[in-house]
Amino acid sequence: MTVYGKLRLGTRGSALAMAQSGLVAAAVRAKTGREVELVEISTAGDRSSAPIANLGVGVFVSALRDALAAKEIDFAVHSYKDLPTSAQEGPGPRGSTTPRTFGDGLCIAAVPPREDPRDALVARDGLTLTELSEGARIGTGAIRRIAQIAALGRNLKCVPIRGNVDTRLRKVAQGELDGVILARAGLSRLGRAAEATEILDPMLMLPAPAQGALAVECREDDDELIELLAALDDPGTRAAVTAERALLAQLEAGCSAPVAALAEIAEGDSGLEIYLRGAVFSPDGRFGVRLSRTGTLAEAGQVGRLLATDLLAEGADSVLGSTA
Ligand SMILES: NCc1[nH]cc(CCC(=O)O)c1CC(=O)O
Repeated sequence: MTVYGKLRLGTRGSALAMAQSGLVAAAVRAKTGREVELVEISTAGDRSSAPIANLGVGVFVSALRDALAAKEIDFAVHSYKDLPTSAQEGPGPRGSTTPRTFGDGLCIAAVPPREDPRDALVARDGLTLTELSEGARIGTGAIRRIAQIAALGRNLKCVPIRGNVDTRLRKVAQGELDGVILARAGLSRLGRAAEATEILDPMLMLPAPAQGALAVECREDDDELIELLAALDDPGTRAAVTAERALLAQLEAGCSAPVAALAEIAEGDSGLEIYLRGAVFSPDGRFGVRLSRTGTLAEAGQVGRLLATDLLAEGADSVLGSTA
């Protein structure tokens, strides 16, 4: 990082990525007075229209990381749920509790305040899930969502879908689909939250680990930038995401696995507490294991790992392993 120059923020070119990067750039300007310049980086995930499952984890992430390592950019913003988990995820730079990802010279310098982590339904004619009739066609390619829709037992048909948020919403507007399920956070960041016809209760649709959260990544030896970016960090979000990601990592499941987790922070008897819910599903939705655990914010990682162990003891491994 050059001390007085503009900070270069690498971003994918999709509307959602640009919106997320724009929000972080504005926060950096507001909190540090530093100028930020957006640098567009195209990723293999943006160039291909193949199903995400065929492209492999981290397909949206690696081009940004390469640009960071090559010092073409100073920092990058990721949708946290798109980051692959890694064994190195744990305490961050200089002993802080900021989680980091790889042992590859990069670190997650800040986890900004989370958007709404829940999934949303955007359906024709303002309909909710219970109002959609049998056989209604719902666009979603995520096994986690497909399994939970199947578990409702309402015979809704999930149809694989890809493309950006705008493309997905258009399929409903044009009558090709009866509805789509999307992260509410994505809709909000694009200014389209009002188009949701139902915000899905986590009792019915537990979100993906880290959904709605952003990860701000930079080089781990960039002390000055790490110090600047700390101003964006939200300790509650960081603790929640740490618990959810620890659960995912412990299950050795990737971001496309039918694993759901949501940590909420609330005032408990002895200060702030984490309430972590986790679930794993068989892809057909016939089997699921759903459990919860609580702990202090400082125990976030441990809470996630213990909940994963609980889930495995209840048969999560056979559920995850089943290909039914
Ligand atoms: N799967 C892709 C993806 N990655 C992040 C978001 C939304 C924003 C977020 O969760 O932070 C989305 C779209 C979606 O799931 O609808």
